[in-house]
Amino acid sequence: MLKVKAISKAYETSDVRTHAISDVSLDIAEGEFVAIMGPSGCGKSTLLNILGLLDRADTGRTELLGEDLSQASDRDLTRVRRSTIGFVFQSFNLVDELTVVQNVELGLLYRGFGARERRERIEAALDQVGMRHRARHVPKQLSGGQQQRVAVARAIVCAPRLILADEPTGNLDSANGAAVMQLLKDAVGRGTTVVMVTHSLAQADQADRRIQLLDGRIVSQTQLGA
Ligand SMILES: Nc1ncnc2c1ncn2[C@@H]1O[C@H](COP(=O)(O)OP(=O)(O)OP(=O)(O)O)[C@@H](O)[C@H]1O
Repeated sequence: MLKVKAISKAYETSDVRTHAISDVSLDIAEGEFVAIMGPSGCGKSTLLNILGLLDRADTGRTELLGEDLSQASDRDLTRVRRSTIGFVFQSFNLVDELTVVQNVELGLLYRGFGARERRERIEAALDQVGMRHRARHVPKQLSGGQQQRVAVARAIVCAPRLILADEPTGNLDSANGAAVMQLLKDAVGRGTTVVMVTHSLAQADQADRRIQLLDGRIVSQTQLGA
């Protein structure tokens, strides 16, 4: 469902050129759970941003659901991103001024759902992450684990075909990390494709495939599970 072929990306600053991603090719199947690992600075976030259409590769091809997006306009990328992809970040990225319900509602508003469908979907998503009892709270009234569960609700409320998670448990203790992992696995169980960056081998081993990056290149891939 998601393919990149020979993508590279470099960042230029005044005096240095950093090759963040070099000649990476990946083919991710619908419903697959993929974990990406690697040391700090090896290009994990850059790769995830390209997979999530938040950033463009300098060269190579990006395909999502059979559509070649390498030359797509920013407008088309935004359209495809909003209709297909949910994001979960290490630092939760909730809007401080909005309640739990309003945070989860944002993605639905972008996509033009009516009031009744929004309410039903929000209730279902908050039920799934066990946060309905905190619906009227704002993020600072929640623990980190609770905030990340709300962020997962925001990601799943539109029923995206693909979830991209950048170190989703990086700021959580092990119990909350395990809970967020379970929510991602639940999404995979419903047929959602999940690509997750993690520093935890124990978490990566819960995926279907573990990909190791080093200096912007894939150095190994391990097929896991049954
Ligand atoms: N906007 C930018 N401008 C210049 N260099 C950048 C930029 N973003 C990332 N880089 C560089 O590109 C390389 C890859 O960065 P990236 O954030 O993808 O790594 P990462 O594996 O996600 O790291 P970490 O685990 O520390 O988050 C690094 O050397 C980084 O310094």
